[in-house]
Amino acid sequence: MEEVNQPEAPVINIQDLHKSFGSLHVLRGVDLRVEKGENVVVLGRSGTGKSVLIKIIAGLLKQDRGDCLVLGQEVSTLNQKELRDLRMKIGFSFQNSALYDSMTVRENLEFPLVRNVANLTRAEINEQVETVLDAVGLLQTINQVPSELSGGQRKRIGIARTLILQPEIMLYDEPTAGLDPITCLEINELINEVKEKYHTSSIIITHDLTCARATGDKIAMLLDGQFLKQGTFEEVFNTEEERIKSFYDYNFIQ
Ligand SMILES: Nc1ncnc2c1ncn2[C@@H]1O[C@H](COP(=O)(O)OP(=O)(O)OP(=O)(O)O)[C@@H](O)[C@H]1O
Repeated sequence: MEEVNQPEAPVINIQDLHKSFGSLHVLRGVDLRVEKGENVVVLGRSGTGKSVLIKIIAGLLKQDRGDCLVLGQEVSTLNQKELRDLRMKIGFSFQNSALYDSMTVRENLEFPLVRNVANLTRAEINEQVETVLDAVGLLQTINQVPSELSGGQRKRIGIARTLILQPEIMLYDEPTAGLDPITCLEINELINEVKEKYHTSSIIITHDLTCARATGDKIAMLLDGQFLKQGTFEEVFNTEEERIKSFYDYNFIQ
């Protein structure tokens, strides 16, 4: 029989998504596809609904209308157990990496493993902690506590802590916020390395156009509750659309 190459289903497939809070219509028909192994950057001004979108993807909020399929499942219809299982496949990298200050880097990384994966031996835990720390280039910090690390290092450890559960999807919320320009470039590189090494599909929320250009296979520009334009960085910004031009002009790019 002739073999037919089926196109792979998108990892995230959002169609005509709407969400209001009272009279505030935040998401007004959002469409977004994230393909396997793709980094999608969501750009948009403050308050445009980027976090609301991420929360719907993670099942923390429910849409009023439209579809939000993650790994083939409509998130809004999942029960608590199904949601927990789905969230195990999603790594969240939030703005404040929220490491435990009283724990060493090793203990911070062991924590999600011990809590979520049953019957690991001490040797397996050590191996997984060391592998993921090596992947973010910080094996030497294993016995340090977060207060001894720089902001960029803490961000990397936060990403390592997420990677240790081997997520299929990574959600990065403002990964370069509050970091100096050189450290931002290092975090951009790390996001790309994570994609290569862990074969993750990612959504990266940012205002940082340097980050968007460096990490985004696809850029989606959220304006007035909809994605005004999606495409490569050049496709999105090579435009006469005033709202996109002014976003570009007001955001510093290196
Ligand atoms: N649970 C909620 N209840 C009521 N309003 C909400 C809720 N969550 C978000 N909003 C409103 O929705 C709008 C979009 O918020 P959101 O946090 O998604 O913005 P954002 O694009 O992530 O902004 P920023 O870049 O500043 O983080 C805001 O006006 C916010 O006040």
